[in-house]
Amino acid sequence: MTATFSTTAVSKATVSASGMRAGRLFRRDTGLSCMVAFDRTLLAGPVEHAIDARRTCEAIVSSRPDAVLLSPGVLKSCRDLFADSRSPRIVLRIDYPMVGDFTLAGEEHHRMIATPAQAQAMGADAVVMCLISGYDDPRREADNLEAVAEAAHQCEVIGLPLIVEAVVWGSREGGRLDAERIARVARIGAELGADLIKAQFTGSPEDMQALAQSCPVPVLVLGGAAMNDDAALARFTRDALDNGARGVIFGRNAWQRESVTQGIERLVGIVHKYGSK
Ligand SMILES: O=C[C@H](O)COP(=O)(O)O
Repeated sequence: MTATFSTTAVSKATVSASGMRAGRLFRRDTGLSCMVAFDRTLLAGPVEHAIDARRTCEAIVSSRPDAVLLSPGVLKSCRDLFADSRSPRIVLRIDYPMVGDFTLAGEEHHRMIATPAQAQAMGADAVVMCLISGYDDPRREADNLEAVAEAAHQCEVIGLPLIVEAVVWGSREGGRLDAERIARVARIGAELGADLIKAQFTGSPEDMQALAQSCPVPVLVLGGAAMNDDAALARFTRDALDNGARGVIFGRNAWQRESVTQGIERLVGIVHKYGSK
């Protein structure tokens, strides 16, 4: 149910199948993971630097991150790029957290777009689902929570890791990145059965420490809108890793740039060089 690949949490003999597979998302020598989220076009349609999804995906894969988050359609059209032994692991988004305009935070109607078993059959090594805190209508939050719980049960049955993207986002959160609210929804995601959490980072070292300490499974930090500032991105990444994050899962900050390969190779270097220190 939880991240049983942690050597301190359970005996190695009792590691679950999902825990074993979750462990494969991390590099053995650094214990960290540098993932690229390339599912933005599922959520927002064609966006700059991702008009030709295959071309961008090719550049991402050739930069050798540890895993790539994809939509079912992009996976279907790019599967061959993941077919050698050095390929990144595949993480599949199996939900669609909003309907209509991407900017309608709090108005979403959460929907599943694949089951964990379907994702596994498509080649996924792990799946991602959102758990959004702050829907305007609490019934939507309840539906979202129920879907995550159901996916966690199904993942447990087939031994597939579940990454919960636990975010404070809805209108009831008032657009604030409140550290306690972030830690709350991350903890709920873990309690529902996530193997890993994809979470927001406020930028404060203390907030990151509190989040990592209160979340019983590894936390990966998400990136959000492109900063267009490599030095700031490097600082953000190091501040997260220095204070308990076990990796990053960046989308636009990884690939929405002139040279996708250069940007991601740099990011992989930052994450794993840090881990080797
Ligand atoms: O959550 C959405 C996607 O994974 C996109 O990632 P991003 O916000 O880092 O661009």
